[in-house]
Amino acid sequence: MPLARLSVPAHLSPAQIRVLADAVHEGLVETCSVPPKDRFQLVSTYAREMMFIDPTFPDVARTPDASIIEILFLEGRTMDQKRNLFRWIADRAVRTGFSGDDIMIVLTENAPVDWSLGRGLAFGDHHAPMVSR
Ligand SMILES: O=C(O)C/C=C/C(=O)C(=O)O
Repeated sequence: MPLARLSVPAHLSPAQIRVLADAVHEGLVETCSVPPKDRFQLVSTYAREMMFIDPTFPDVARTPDASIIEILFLEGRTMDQKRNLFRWIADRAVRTGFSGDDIMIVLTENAPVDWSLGRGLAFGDHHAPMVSR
């Protein structure tokens, strides 16, 4: 946790996928106080014809590299932290060759009680609220 899912077109190279995944994790660490070792990411690659992504909505110009990043994390981040996270990931992706228009990010929040990291134990039973960080 957080759990990040990256849905990317299959033509991206492993190196391109790695820099995107690194950008997502570093962004969470830098802007949202996620512990550095707390990295859980799943990458799915899709054939181009399986990605139904509008090329221009709402006012962007997506290329075939367009990727979608979904992040599930704990509730409690501020609006500014979320804005900073979007900016961090997009800026880092652009510096490594992506177009900022190709980086779509969706955040979903849940509560500590919604996570079990193993052993059948609820993470929420021993977690301090994010708002205090
Ligand atoms: O507080 C921890 O040790 C783990 C933090 C998790 C998150 O920041 C998150 O999932 O959003």
